[in-house]
Amino acid sequence: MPSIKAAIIGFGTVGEGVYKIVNEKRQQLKQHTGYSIEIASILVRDVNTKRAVAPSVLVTDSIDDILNDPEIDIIFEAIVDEEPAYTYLSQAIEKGIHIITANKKMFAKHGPALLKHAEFRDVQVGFEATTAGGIPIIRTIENLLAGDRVHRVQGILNGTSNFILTAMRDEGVTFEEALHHAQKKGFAEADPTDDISGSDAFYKLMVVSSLAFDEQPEWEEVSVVGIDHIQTDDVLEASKAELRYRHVAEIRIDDEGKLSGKVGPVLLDAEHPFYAIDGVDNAIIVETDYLGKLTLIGPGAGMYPTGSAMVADLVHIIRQLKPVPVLS
Ligand SMILES: NC(=O)C1=CN([C@@H]2O[C@H](COP(=O)(O)OP(=O)(O)OC[C@H]3O[C@@H](n4cnc5c(N)ncnc54)[C@H](OP(=O)(O)O)[C@@H]3O)[C@@H](O)[C@H]2O)C=CC1
Ligand SMILES: N[C@@H](CC=O)C(=O)O
Repeated sequence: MPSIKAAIIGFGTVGEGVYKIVNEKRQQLKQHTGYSIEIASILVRDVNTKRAVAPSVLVTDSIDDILNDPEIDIIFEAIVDEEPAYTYLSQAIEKGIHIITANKKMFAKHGPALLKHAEFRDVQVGFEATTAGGIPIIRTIENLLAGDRVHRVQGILNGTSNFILTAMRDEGVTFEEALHHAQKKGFAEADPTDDISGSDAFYKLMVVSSLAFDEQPEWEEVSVVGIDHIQTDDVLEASKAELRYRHVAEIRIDDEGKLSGKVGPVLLDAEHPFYAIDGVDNAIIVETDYLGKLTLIGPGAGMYPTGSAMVADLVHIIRQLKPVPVLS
């Protein structure tokens, strides 16, 4: 049976999720792809930390160990920040290695360049996990664009913010307590500033914008507000009035082709589809010319939902590698 050798860059919440799913679902992946998948190496910052990986897996702090291994076919990238992620992935593409990333901060800015580079080098790029955790929003929009036109996307795109707002309302905990809980569960980033300031949802919105509209608005023109000023009393007060705070990101294109976006907390009543979205769940409404409104709901962060989105990308990429029978 043919095999695929993969490396994981980053072994935190997401990288470990990918490793576990690939190992737990080894047989199923074989059956579905026709390939045996092996995680050959893992890149981390600190090689002395004890990791639950098989002894055959190389755990290294040198990207060269991965990029110079001619047998690596695919890299899963799950580190933080733009750099060195962008440089590592550019180098991987240059070497003909397929890439799968969860790093929205990097991909919002450098995704278009990586995709162009990958097309030129004839390699595949998976970025489902950059946006809305386990919800297959990227593949859904890609599929819709084949015969339709997207004109608006609205979503709860940050799991940590939704988790905090829900915990303040349901449990009466403070903002800080709720954030601490989200960090312990692996939903929040190691530095949660982007989560609570709205930047994380903004990066995801820009990934969606590039995909749905083939461009992004000027970043400075998008108003970005977080939930860091909202206190438990505000949430409870709203709840008494049968309203709920939701952190919503929105991008739309007008009839002249002008894009506009905004990110921030809003108060919604029970009529709104986002009213009932609680905890770490995300929800996205995609509006198109022919389909109308499509709403997707699911876990927006965490080890297994995000890992599953990356493994779905892996399966998709492997299927692209298979020769397609030519019909005469
Ligand atoms: N957590 C989630 O639910 C989601 C996260 N994401 C994105 O996925 C990425 C990873 O997130 P997450 O797993 O939560 O992050 P973590 O902070 O849990 O883990 C980060 C991992 O990356 C390694 N790392 C960081 N910088 C470097 C570097 N320069 N070189 C080598 N290794 C490095 C760390 O190594 P070490 O262990 O040695 O410190 C660690 O293993 C981020 O871009 C995040 O935005 C996307 C969707 C959901
Ligand atoms: N910190 C992010 C993780 C997923 O992208 C979030 O809370 O949504």
